[in-house]
Amino acid sequence: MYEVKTFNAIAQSGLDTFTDNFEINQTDEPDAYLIRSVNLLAADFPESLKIIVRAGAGVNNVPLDRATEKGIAVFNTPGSNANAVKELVVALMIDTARNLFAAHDYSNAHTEADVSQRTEKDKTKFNGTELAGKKIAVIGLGNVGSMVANAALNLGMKVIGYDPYLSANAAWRINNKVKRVDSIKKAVKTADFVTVHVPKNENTIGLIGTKEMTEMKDGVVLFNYSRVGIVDNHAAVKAIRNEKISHYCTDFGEPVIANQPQITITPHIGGSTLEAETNGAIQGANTVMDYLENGDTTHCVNLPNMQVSFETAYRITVIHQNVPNMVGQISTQLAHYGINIENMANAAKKSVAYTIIDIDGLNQNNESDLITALNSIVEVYRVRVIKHQ
Ligand SMILES: NC(=O)C1=CN([C@@H]2O[C@H](COP(=O)(O)OP(=O)(O)OC[C@H]3O[C@@H](n4cnc5c(N)ncnc54)[C@H](O)[C@@H]3O)[C@@H](O)[C@H]2O)C=CC1
Ligand SMILES: O=C(O)CCC(=O)C(=O)O
Repeated sequence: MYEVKTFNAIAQSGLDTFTDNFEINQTDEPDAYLIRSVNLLAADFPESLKIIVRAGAGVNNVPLDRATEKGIAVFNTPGSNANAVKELVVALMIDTARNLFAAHDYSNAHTEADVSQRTEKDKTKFNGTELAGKKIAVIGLGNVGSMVANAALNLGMKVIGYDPYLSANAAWRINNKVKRVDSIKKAVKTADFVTVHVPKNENTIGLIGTKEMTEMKDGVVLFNYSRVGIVDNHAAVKAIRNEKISHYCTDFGEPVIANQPQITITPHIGGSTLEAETNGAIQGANTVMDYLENGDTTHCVNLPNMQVSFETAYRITVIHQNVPNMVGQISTQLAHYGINIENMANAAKKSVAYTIIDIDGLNQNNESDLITALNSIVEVYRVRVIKHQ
């Protein structure tokens, strides 16, 4: 039996996906965390914890290096909420172009009789523009950005994309009418709308600051549906005062941007749809099960991604440093315990590596000694023995 601890609201359909081999929120010694936005950066992790799955995209709330050193695999559920974010960005583009928020406030601020009388006179205050023919710059063309780019094309917009790290898979998803450029400056300089869809990390904090805003067209509408800090909010407030930015929409509130008519703050609801929460929870539950029962690391963000068919009686998985002679040291220990290797796979990602060893026989009396011996190799972070279900 494996134990799963959940944080935040995880859709019931995801919890229902777990088989009888998994218990939810029953102990203080969980094998898995299934989370959304909970901040784990300063959290202590129990020794029992082997996997953290973020139902969603961003993993900036998880201390990846510390998790790796504790032998904890961290995953996300890529794409599970991308359509939800896309639809919100499209909705807000239309809202800003057609002054919908101001129009709604106007109607609510008057009595019904008043509104009927004044409507025809006052409506010119809310004249808008259309999206067709306008230009949008999409910074980051992954799951969300590619969907925003394609949707904008379908609305008749011109789309410029910037993503220097675009994966080949992601590139296939992008309509070939999206014009790709090699700098933020080229992307934003003639755009009416600029939207940012990148992960938050040391390279993307302040990605859109005073310099980038200066390069934008006067009157641009800016979106940050990625994370707080990727757009510099202080710079955005100044750019609004200077009439560089006409409207700024973001999913992440901060005191500096509170209560300003040209700023729309949504309370981190980009991924908050029934469909997205269901997708993320189901994908997350399957990820927990695949890792705990098979050692599968597809979509793992801190370990190399490996998917090896599990056909033997046992599988040993080892998370370790990516240094010479690790496979040699591991094989030596297995030989010492008389274990014959049926299949072995090893891959590395930067400084960490993952080794999967499939074996047919394991003397149960030796199992804990073997784990202790493998764990005593100083470069090893975590050893697991998985019995084929
Ligand atoms: N507001 C919300 O509720 C949500 C927010 N997000 C945020 O949006 C981010 C993106 O989500 P996805 O598209 O699903 O992730 P993704 O991983 O599919 O795509 C991110 C893209 O950003 C690109 N990128 C990385 N650094 C870049 C840089 N310096 N300049 C330009 N491109 C860069 C990558 O190459 C990748 O193609 C997430 O990391 C998360 O922080 C995602 C979903 C919901
Ligand atoms: O769980 C949520 O609603 C947040 C979604 C999000 O920010 C993400 O997937 O990165």
